[in-house]
Amino acid sequence: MLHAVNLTKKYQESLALDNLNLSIEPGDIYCLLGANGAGKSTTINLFLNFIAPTSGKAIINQIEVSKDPQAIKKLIAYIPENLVLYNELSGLENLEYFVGLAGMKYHEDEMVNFLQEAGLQDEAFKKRVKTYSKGMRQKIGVAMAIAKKARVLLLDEPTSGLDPKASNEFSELLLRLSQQNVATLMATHDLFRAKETGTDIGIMKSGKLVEQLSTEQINHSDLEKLYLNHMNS
Ligand SMILES: Nc1ncnc2c1ncn2[C@@H]1O[C@H](COP(=O)(O)OP(=O)(O)OP(=O)(O)O)[C@@H](O)[C@H]1O
Repeated sequence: MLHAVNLTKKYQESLALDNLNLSIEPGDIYCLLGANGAGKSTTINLFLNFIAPTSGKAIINQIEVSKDPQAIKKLIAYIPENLVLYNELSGLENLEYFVGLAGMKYHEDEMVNFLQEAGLQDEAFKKRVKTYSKGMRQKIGVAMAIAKKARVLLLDEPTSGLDPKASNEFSELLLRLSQQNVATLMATHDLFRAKETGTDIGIMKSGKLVEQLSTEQINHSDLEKLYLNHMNS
């Protein structure tokens, strides 16, 4: 569903992403780990077509993203670390607005269903988003993905700053979407969640993917050791 083929991004002197090759299939939750500046956001931004590759290809559903951005937009949902929402509007109104921007229209009861599926408490639907916690805001992002029927989820540190309960709820939502065959690529610093929720882990260092493994292959403490070995080498 998602393929990086020799994907490379250079900025003047610096190589932000160096010849990345990876494949993510429907139902996979692929977690990218790595220190600050390792190239995780660059990878996500290339799949989002926010930036253009210097060389190589980012491919989603067999379409090269830079060649047909409109087709790609329909397939993907993106949840960044801090979702941009209209604070004066309610969760329901934000969902209606952003789903409308994506060219879709639903009845209010359908949108209520999406918010419920995303785990937002009923009493919050009509409250202004400025009263929401970060976890509640992220659920609006998940509701958007559900409403869009996105087949690909691109997440850049979506659980950073969430408390463990909110982070756990977010993981459960990802697992549910994975069961519906959504392919997920997530940049994260949370090794614990990556092991718990991910199907696959890629460790990046200085723009290179230095390790790829299935989460079934490794326990928490060995993952931490492996990660630290790469960071210290
Ligand atoms: N617009 C830009 N201009 C110049 N260099 C950039 C630009 N964007 C990113 N870089 C560089 O590319 C490299 C990779 O950055 P990237 O943001 O992908 O890292 P990251 O793994 O997401 O880090 P973090 O965990 O801090 O989010 C870094 O060295 C960064 O300074």
